[in-house]
Amino acid sequence: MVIRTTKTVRLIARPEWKALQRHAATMRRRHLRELFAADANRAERFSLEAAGLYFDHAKQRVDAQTLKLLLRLADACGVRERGEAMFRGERINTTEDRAVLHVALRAPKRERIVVDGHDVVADVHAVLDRMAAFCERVRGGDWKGHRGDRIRHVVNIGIGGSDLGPVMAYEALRAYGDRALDLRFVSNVDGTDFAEATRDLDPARTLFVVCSKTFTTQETLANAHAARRWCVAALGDEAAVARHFVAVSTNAAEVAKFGIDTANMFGFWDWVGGRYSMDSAIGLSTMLAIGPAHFRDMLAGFRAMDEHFRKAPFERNLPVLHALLGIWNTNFLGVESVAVLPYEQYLKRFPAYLQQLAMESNGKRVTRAGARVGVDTCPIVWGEPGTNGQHSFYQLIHQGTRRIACDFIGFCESANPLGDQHDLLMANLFAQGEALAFGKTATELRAEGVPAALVAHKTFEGNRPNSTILAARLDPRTLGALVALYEHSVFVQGVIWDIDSFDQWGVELGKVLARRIGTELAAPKTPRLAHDGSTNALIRRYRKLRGSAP
Ligand SMILES: O=P(O)(O)OC[C@H]1O[C@H](O)[C@H](O)[C@@H](O)[C@@H]1O
Repeated sequence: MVIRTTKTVRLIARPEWKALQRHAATMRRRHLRELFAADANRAERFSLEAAGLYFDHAKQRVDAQTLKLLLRLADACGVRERGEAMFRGERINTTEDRAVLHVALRAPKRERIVVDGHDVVADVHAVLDRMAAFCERVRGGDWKGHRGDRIRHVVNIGIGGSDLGPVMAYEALRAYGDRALDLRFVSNVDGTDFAEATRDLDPARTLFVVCSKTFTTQETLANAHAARRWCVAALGDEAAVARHFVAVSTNAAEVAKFGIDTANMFGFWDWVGGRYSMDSAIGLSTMLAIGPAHFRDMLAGFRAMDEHFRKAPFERNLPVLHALLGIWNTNFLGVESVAVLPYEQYLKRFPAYLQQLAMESNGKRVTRAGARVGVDTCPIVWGEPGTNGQHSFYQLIHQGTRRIACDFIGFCESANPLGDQHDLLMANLFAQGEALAFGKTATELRAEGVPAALVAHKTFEGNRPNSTILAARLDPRTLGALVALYEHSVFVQGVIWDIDSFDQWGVELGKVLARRIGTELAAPKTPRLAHDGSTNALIRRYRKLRGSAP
């Protein structure tokens, strides 16, 4: 195949990059204490608001010049042009020769986005309408199980983008969900996942939503077959499948082959990447939980951020600034990882969702043209909700030797006010940002009378870069805006590193080897194992000991 990319300048050869390197040499010596002291208006200057999200980046190790140079880099790398190419439906996923149009999933009906002479927005709305009609039937009790029972349990079977988005959104929007409907998520090929998710479910009242873009993913098919057996064994009739299984996929042929009537299939398209699909039909379980109206509110939040990203000047553009600060931290300040720390229990799966979004998109080492990028790309993304993390790994962020940047996420209102606990939660968020930025000096400690032997142990260097995203409340619209912010931030970083953020070749080798080893495990008499010595020994040991567990 021909990979169409225009000849690009190497990133490190760009004058804008070199200017940032020179500037970084000075900035690395400056402390946030000094930066705040030098500018009384720093908080106002380094903050902005878009689509209901207030973004404070005053505690990033930047000054006005840093931002100016980063914005020049964004211009030089063609962020605006590449963004427009995406919105126009050009095939910017060059290694797979596909358009990248998750933004079409939240485009209003009146908009037209044409791919290969076809308006995809009309298709999006046709599927959304079908999803809504189906969800109303299930939620209203009109869709009955094989024995005429109302559906009470929904089990989403899928993995990667067909799991992480749905489960994250379900957890995030629990306060908006129908509590009469119990949702479960099965992703792992480990039988424990299926067994534990279904052990207390009534098959007559259970609906399986099998989600797979390709409908060839080993884990998902294995779990879907297990579900089918479980359902048919309990209900005693193959025909039960029609009432207890629906599919979400781009692959109608494989769905039919599995035995799900394509009338019960909700489609999407190859221009939606798995990790960008939670607002496509992959969001069916989300819509079942929160209902079509809230789902549309979520889409409106995505759309508001899309519009902002597309139209706002870069110096006031939230995703662009978020991305550029990430580039600054990774490539100029030596930051190795980003901790995403939501002070919101409902966002407990948000870091896991972001891991796939960022690391599967930008965990690449070659440019679109196949040359070495030459600089570090995606940092490691991780995190846990606050305040829990404070009592485990924050120690390392405050006083360890690793360079970690933090994204704090918080909300002014709680869905579950409990005495003064929301204030306590938010006090902790604000305190952590402050402590990381400003630290505590030896002089301060001595003045407090801390014994000399403990001063070094109690010193906080500070200067740990962090941003805070603050919104009124975690509602569907805000969640949409938040996800779209990270989607576009990941996109902008990919453009700067000049990588294809929309393929994932790095997951293939393991899949191929697992198929081969799977065959060998299924046929234990395979005379000669031809792997390396270590892998051969592990397989032999496993064969010998499997089944010997109590
Ligand atoms: O939705 P599916 O086709 O089943 O794919 C599920 C997941 O598996 C793949 O291996 C990819 O790495 C992911 O990007 C994808 O989300």
